[in-house]
Amino acid sequence: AKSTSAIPAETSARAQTLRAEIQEHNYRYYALDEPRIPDAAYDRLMRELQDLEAEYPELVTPDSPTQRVGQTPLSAFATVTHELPMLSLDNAFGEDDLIAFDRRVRDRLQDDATIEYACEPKLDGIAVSLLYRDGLLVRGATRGDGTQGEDITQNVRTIDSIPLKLRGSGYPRVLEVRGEIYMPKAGFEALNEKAREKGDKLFVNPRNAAAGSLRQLDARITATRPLEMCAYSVGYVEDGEVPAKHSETLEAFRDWGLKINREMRVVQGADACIEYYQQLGERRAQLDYDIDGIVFKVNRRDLQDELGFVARAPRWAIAYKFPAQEEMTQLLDVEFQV
Ligand SMILES: CC(C)(C)c1nc(N2CCN(c3ncccn3)CC2)c2cc(C(N)=O)c(N)nc2n1
Repeated sequence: AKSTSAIPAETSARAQTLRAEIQEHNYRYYALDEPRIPDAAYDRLMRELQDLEAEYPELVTPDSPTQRVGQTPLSAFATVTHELPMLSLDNAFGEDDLIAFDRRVRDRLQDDATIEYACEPKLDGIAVSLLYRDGLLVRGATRGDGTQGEDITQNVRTIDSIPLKLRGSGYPRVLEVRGEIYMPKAGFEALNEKAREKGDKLFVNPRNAAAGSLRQLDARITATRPLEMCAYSVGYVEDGEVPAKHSETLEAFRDWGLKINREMRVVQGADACIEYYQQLGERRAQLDYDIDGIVFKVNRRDLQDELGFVARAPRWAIAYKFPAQEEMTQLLDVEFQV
């Protein structure tokens, strides 16, 4: 192969500019939900970079947007041991459980002051861990049993809303981002329409479709599936800081190019949590993705640390699920599908 010195300086500079421009467009499109250029212009940038890298393979970098789809299927997934266990969530089954949760939090903190909560829709997908070293995505893993999961790095790299390189600066040298990979409703319908036409098996719901897409040993199949990821928590951190509040950490994630859910709100006290639950419950059918409830989290991380967790379920967070009417409908759909 030609030595790197054989690459004209302006070619190497052009490739670097293209990578930065494409990353910025991804940030606007996925993290800010506001694309700035039409798809055709975006595709032209990608094609120019692909042509440059085809002519000068030494130009390829691991974070290049052309390096998203692994060409070699795996024979099996390796096992990953999470640096910090991925916790589970207690459930609330009614407003009283939410009031009781808030009461327990305040009693345990021995402080009757109103607690600030972060409220997030509980996306109905697959929990994953993304590990970034010096801003580069080096590992993706499923939650698994909370202690160990499967290494699905090749598959998560195919998901456009997951940055291969964090944007900007100020992020810790080692940063673990936890989030939920899900399939939006429209993508799920389109996937099942294609499956019907090809006489393939149908997926029962978007969560199963996302799980099946992540379980592919051949990342080229995963790359064809309409998957997205929303970050929902920080995990292991080394050499750096994340903000003192959970909501501010999610905003930092957005600045670093990660997608967070736009419905996330910060509220004061249990009654405001119930209002949030009710208003989102009314809009559930209109959301672009399936949710099975709301996750309420004590927003200050120093209070989270003080509250800790019991048997891996944090004392500082609770999931409040909606009635399961949706699942039953889907089950009936499949059973009476002709
Ligand atoms: C950081 C904590 C532990 C509070 C936390 N844990 C979550 N989960 C744990 C249980 N999980 C789980 N998964 C499979 C089996 C058992 N538990 C699935 C993720 C969260 C899931 C979502 C979501 N889905 O949108 C979310 N917005 N925030 C979360 N926050």
